[in-house]
Amino acid sequence: MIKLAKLNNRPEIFHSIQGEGKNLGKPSVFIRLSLCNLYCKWCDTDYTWNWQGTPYPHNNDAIPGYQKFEKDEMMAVLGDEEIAGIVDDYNCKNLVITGGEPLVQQKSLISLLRLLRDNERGYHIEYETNGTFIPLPEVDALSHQYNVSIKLSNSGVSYEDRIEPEAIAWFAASPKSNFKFVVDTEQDMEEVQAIINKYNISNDVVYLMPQGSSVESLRQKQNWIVEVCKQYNYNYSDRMHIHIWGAKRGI
Ligand SMILES: Nc1nc2[nH]cc(C(=O)O)c2c(=O)[nH]1
Ligand code: SF4
Ligand SMILES: [Mg+2]
Repeated sequence: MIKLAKLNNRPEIFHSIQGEGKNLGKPSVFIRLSLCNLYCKWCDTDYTWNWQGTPYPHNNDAIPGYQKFEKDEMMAVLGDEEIAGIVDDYNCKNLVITGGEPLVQQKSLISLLRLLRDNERGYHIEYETNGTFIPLPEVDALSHQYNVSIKLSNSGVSYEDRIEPEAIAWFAASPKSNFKFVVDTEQDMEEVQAIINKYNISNDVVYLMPQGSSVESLRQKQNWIVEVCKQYNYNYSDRMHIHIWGAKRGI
C-alpha cells in the first residue's frame, strides 16, 4: 500500500506537462506521494508533511488562519492496481513520481514499479527527489530518471538533515541523474558550486530554478539566474506550471 497526497478527496494523480527541469514541457502524469523527511520553509506541498504537532516553521505561518495539516485528512492509501488503473486512464507514457519525498516509501514502490514497467504498459519513470535516500537496487532497476533537488540553506532545513553525502555521491555517479537547485539569491551559488565541485557533478546536468510560487517572485529572480547559467553553462529551469496556472494544486 502506498500513501498519496489527497486532493478533493481523491489521490493526487494528475495529467499535466512537466513544468520543471530536464523534461520541461513534456506531457506527464504526476503521482504525488505523501510524507517527506525534510521541512523546507518555502515548500509548496506542505500538505504532504507539515502535520499538526510538529515544530517546523513555514512561510505560510504568516498567512492568517494557516494551520498545520491533519495527517489522516491529507492522505489517501492505495494499492498498486488501483494506482496503475488511474494512471492507465491517461494517454501518457511519462510518469513523474513526486511528493513530498517519494523515496521515503521506496520499499512499497517496488511492486507498483513492476506493474508500471510491465511490457504492455512500458512507462518512463522519473522522480522528483531531495537526494537524501539512495534508491534500492530494485527501485533503480525499474526507474529511468532522477531529478535530484538537493536543498540549500535557503530551505531552512539543517545541514545534517538535507545533506547526505553517500546519497549525493550515489546520484552523482548515476547517468540517470540531473540536479535541480532551487535558488533565491546570488549568495546561494556558493553552496551550489561547493556541492558540484565536491561530488564532481558536470555543469551540463545542473539546472538552476528560481524559488517562488507566484509569477512575480519567479520573474524577480530570472535575470541574475540566467546570467549565471550563461557564465557556467548550467541550464535554466523555469516553473512553467506556475506561469500557466498559478499556485494551484493538481496542475
Ligand atoms: N506541472 C508540474 N510540473 C512539476 N514538476 C515538478 C513538480 C513537483 O511538484 O514535484 C511539478 C508539479 O507539481 N506540476
Ligand atoms: S524536500 Fe521537497 S517536499 Fe520535502 S519539504 Fe522540501 S520542498 Fe517540500
Ligand atoms: Mg511542485
